[in-house]
Amino acid sequence: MQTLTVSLADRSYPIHIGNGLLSQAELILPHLKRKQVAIVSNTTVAPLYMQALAQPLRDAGISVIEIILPDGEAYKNNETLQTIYDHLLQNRCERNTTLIALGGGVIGDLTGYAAATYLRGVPFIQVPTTLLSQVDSSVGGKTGINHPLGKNMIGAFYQPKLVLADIDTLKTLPQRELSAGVAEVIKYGLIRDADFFDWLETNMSALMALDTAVASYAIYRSCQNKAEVVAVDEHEQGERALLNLGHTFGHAIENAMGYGVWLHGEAVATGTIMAADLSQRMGWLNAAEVQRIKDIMLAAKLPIEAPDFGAEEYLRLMQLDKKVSDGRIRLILQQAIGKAVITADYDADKLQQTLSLAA
Ligand SMILES: NC(=O)c1ccc[n+]([C@@H]2O[C@H](COP(=O)([O-])OP(=O)(O)OC[C@H]3O[C@@H](n4cnc5c(N)ncnc54)[C@H](O)[C@@H]3O)[C@@H](O)[C@H]2O)c1
Ligand SMILES: O=C(O)C(=O)C[C@@H](O)[C@H](O)[C@H](O)COP(=O)(O)O
Ligand SMILES: [Zn+2]
Repeated sequence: MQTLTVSLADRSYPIHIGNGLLSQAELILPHLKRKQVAIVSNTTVAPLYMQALAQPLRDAGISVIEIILPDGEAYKNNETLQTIYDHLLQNRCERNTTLIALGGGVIGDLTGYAAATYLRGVPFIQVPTTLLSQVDSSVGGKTGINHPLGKNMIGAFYQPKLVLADIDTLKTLPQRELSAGVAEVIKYGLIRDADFFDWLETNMSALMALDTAVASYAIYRSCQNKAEVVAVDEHEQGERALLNLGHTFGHAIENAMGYGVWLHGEAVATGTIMAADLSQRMGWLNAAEVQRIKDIMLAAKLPIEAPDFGAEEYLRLMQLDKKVSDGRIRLILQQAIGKAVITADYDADKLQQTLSLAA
């Protein structure tokens, strides 16, 4: 097992990465304030992993409530959140009851937001079971739900007490979901870690085959990058916005297509290509660099062609991004592979060309 720390003063917490961690109750017990937990999962993940997590906790004398939600991005909403609150209230969960998110980013974001708001805040633990959630969503404390008008529009920054990433759970993950996770892995290379990008180019087929050493390293290095960014800018006042590479475009795609039609990682991959396209139009990336970005996405079996629903519709949806400031869309663009910036200083006509999917 390898351990990283997200350094946030008295809210610092460990990220444990390794094999067979799910059943190691001793990793969880020190973080519990009370002998009661509520594990939140979904109808896909619970049959696979609920008992592996819950039974050792029960054996250690912990009372475990199981909350099983419907599966899918379409359920990352207010109604599902109410279902979590209903279960917590019906089971008389208290301030010191710990919520445990067992699943991918949807379960993690929902559970984290429920934890941030139930009784004005209860502890929570992330047990991510997708590649995407192990490398990104379980770390850093962004929690929330979608609104019909925009992605993740309601939420809170609320840090977990612990992240437990059991690599073995990835063995049951469908390939499409694995690819979606790789999109966020590639992101770290593009925004701040050129050596990691080079390494990913070399090791992509091994990562896609879930070679243990390669997957462990990719998850560790991704979490290391994210932990460093979050430690210096927890509330996204500056550098943290770089983690949003491809997301202003990507969230527009997710919303326009209907939540869940495009996976988040797929939309991020295509959004990253759109950001690269605009960066090239701005003269910041050259054609060879853009080609490298396209090639690595293709090697990860990710889409790179944006859906064409018109530049005006893209712009309308992108106006609802959380980075919008004084009505101006701020974008994450590339100055090189390994160097991204947040900027409102792009040419509006060139953005229009990118959104029109012009050659
Ligand atoms: N909070 C953050 O910082 C952050 C970061 C990135 C993404 N997100 C959010 O995360 C969500 C995407 O997360 P995701 O890609 O994990 O999607 P997801 O949570 O929908 O999980 C993907 C699918 O895989 C299934 N699954 C999960 N673990 C499995 C396993 N081990 N074996 C088999 N099936 C499994 C799920 O039930 C689901 O059907 C989006 O809502 C996105 O906005 C949040
Ligand atoms: O942790 C962050 O910061 C991120 O931006 C990570 C993203 O991968 C993630 O999709 C996040 O939920 C997007 O944040 P949002 O603020 O644009 O909703
Ligand atoms: Zn993301």
